[in-house]
Amino acid sequence: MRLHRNLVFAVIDGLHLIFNENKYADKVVEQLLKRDKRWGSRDRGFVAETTYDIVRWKRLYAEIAEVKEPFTRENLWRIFAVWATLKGIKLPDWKQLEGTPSRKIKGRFDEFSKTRKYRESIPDWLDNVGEKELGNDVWTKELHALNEQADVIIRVNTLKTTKIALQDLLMDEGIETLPLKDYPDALQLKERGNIFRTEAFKNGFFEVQDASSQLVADFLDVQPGMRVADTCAGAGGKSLHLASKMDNKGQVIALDIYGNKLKELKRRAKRNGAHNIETREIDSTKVIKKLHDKMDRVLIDAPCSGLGVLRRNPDAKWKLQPEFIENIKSTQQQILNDYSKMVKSGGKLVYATCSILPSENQNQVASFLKSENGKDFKLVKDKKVLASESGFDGFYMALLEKK
Ligand SMILES: C[S@@+](CC[C@H](N)C(=O)[O-])C[C@H]1O[C@@H](n2cnc3c(N)ncnc32)[C@H](O)[C@@H]1O
Repeated sequence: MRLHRNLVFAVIDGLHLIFNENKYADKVVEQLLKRDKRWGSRDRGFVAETTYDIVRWKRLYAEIAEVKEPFTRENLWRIFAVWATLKGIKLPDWKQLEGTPSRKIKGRFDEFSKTRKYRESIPDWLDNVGEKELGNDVWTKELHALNEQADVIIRVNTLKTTKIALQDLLMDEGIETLPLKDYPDALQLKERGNIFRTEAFKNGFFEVQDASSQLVADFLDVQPGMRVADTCAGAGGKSLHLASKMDNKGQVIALDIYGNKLKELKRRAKRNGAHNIETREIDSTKVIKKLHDKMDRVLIDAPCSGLGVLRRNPDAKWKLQPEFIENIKSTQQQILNDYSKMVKSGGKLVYATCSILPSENQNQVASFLKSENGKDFKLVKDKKVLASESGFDGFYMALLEKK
């Protein structure tokens, strides 16, 4: 591989924004890719993947490069030189890369790779939390899997097309896909590409949604004609899936505390041809009270640490704080307590997170079941999805039934 100066400069600029200015990696990469219209898919791929790679391995590379935060530009170049050396890329004779100690870099890599927190690049406190909650063996495997690049998975919008028809359509646009056994609406892209530019996407024939996340709507066991509340709907990945499972019949009430996310949901619903979704911003407790004992199904796709989706959000490792995890656990318990009241007798509730920590998952459900409101519910089943076992995002989902 030959390094191109303007692409590497873009990566360095991006790393500065992510590491030193605390900007979100996905937003930074999105902006970087708009920098030069002449960049082809390979150039864009280089900028995006190199930036994500270096974010993912920040701790390891910084140790090898012997640099500390906040990183000067010179330090960012040293980190980049570590990345390129370990990838086996021949370094060009640019002044920023002069004197790169290739042999020393490889030696230090071998040395640091013996210790998990360096090898897998994770802050000490988070490494301790993971080991304490999952045990040494599971955490070691999981952490390794969460550092791999995620495949791109899409969900077929069955309101508008079928899996086979979509595969043909995408093939016509040069995109090859594979079906995934056990995930009825999922297709995996054989190669990464900008699928948002395809006509199939613009026409609402699919959404990008990880395979594990696609299990949640199935878990809720919805039927056409039901009244369903998606209480932490965000931009609606799961609301859209629910609407298509319900064949546009019945009602999906999509709730969130952020109105701007619900606006995006509405745009997506229109593109998807999902006509049975109504959005409601939770701006007072009345919004929830109005729905008490009214819903056949309630989904709580709770806010969480996001530790199950580190493959796609590697910067979360560096942005997460212990206090955030503690606070989010209280929010999860509060949400379970308040929103479960919407379920009518005989109705069902799914509590889901994209975390792999038992303290955000099965322990939360167990505490809820012991609480005053929780006494009306029984656990039907739950599913713990590990990235190391499934090959997809880490996830948790529990199905409860109201007596
Ligand atoms: C895991 S995300 C939801 C993802 C979304 N369901 C999807 O499939 O695309 C959690 C959502 O919960 C929302 N949230 C946070 N606190 C909340 C609360 N107290 N009540 C309702 N929603 C909340 C966040 O704004 C965020 O959109």
